[in-house]
Amino acid sequence: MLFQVEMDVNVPIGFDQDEFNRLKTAEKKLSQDLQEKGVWRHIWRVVGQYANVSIFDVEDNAELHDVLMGLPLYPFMDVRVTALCRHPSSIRDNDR
Ligand SMILES: O=C(O)CC1=CCC(=O)O1
Repeated sequence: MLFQVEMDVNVPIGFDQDEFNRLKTAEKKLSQDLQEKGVWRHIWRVVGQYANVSIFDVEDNAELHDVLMGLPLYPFMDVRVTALCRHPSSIRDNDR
């Protein structure tokens, strides 16, 4: 199942910078592991914002929920999820 996930990151003023950098490093590692596995299909930066638009490919809603809850930066995120399905005009076989 494919989902578009929009993530806005909001760092509280005064939050410890070293701790935040540690969380960002962990987030990058997990994101890249999930990209290698094909779970996190795409990630784009939203220009001018500390935000991304991503595409996830997971078995079901519960898997997406667990992935998002497990993100190191999740406590700092506003997350919006949109379910996607194959467009009848798509030429990509792996869009489903
Ligand atoms: O910087 C972001 O948009 C948050 C994030 C998601 C994966 C990652 O490495 O950073």
